[in-house]
Amino acid sequence: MPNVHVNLADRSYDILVEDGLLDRAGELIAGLGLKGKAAVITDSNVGALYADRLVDRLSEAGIETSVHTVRAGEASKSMLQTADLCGEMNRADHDRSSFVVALGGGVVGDLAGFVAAIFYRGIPFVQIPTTIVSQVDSSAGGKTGVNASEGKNLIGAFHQPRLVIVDPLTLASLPGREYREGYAEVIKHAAIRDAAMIDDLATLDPADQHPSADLLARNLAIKARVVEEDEQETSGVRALLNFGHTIGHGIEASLPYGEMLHGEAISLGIKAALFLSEKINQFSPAESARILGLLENFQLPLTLPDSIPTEKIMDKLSRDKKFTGGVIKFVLLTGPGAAEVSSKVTLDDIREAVEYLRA
Ligand SMILES: O=C(O)C(=O)C[C@@H](O)[C@H](O)[C@H](O)COP(=O)(O)O
Repeated sequence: MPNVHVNLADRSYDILVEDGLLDRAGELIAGLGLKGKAAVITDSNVGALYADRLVDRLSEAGIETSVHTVRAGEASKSMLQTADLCGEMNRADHDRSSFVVALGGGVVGDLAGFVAAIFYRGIPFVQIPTTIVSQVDSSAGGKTGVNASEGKNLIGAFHQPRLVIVDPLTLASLPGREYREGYAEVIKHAAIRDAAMIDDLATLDPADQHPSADLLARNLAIKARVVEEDEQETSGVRALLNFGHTIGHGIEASLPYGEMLHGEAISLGIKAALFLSEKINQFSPAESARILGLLENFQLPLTLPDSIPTEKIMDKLSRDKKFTGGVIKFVLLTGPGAAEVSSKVTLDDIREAVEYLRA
């Protein structure tokens, strides 16, 4: 099976990718040698489909569980929900030997990982991602956290999972819109690190909800190598993974959470970042067109709704973590499959790029 190893000294772990792995989750998790009870955190959609199966597999492997279900959607990625889950876990008699299993997409993974990071000052966790966004991106790398009304992911902790179990078969049950949104992150990886993947993605049928394990693993390997180089985003290398996310997060946070899906906002953010890459780095318009063609093929939005005022987006994105002392670290492309973190992008440039999205 494709196995991506994330090498982070005593925080190293495997990412296993193979059809049918959900049914092997019990033995795989038991193999970690964790002794306590598992708190399975899931959402109302994914839990209804897979929680019983997972609990059965864990129980067959001798692992006792409690299941904690949050409402599906981005609004659950909150401090309130975090506190509720910690209370539920305490009442379910979890102790310091317990661990968390995140069963769901990016919202569940980020939220459950954050709960694991802070419950009793930190317990282990395992990721079982069930969406494209989480299977190629958010389940790996240890960024956990929740949103604030001021912006996306403003509260969180770095907490690496002990294991990531990716079963591509779980993608078949996703609504088409939620399947396709994930490709914004795949296209991001191709744009910043793997130009050859741009050609490969052009051959995919967006209606076929069964991507190859190799494609998922190729994305996870990009993520793993970046995280190994710069685990806590201190040198700037990890910030490259934020390509399309500065303006994307600003747009996402300007609407009630969940109204525009994360990948849809990132699609707009990528388009704006391509505009700025052309303007500031003379990035090739032909290369931009290839990337935009992919976003279009996956039916991702490329036009900003008039209902979102530019100044609201500017306000949200100016509160982004990537601003330090009023200077934004903005990711621009420098060539096919290559990117840099630039300090040359001004707020006026960003405003112009946001306006460009209305065309
Ligand atoms: O893992 C990272 O690092 C990323 O930037 C991946 C992003 O796709 C992801 O959305 C991430 O959560 C955004 O990070 P943030 O630091 O801007 O919250």
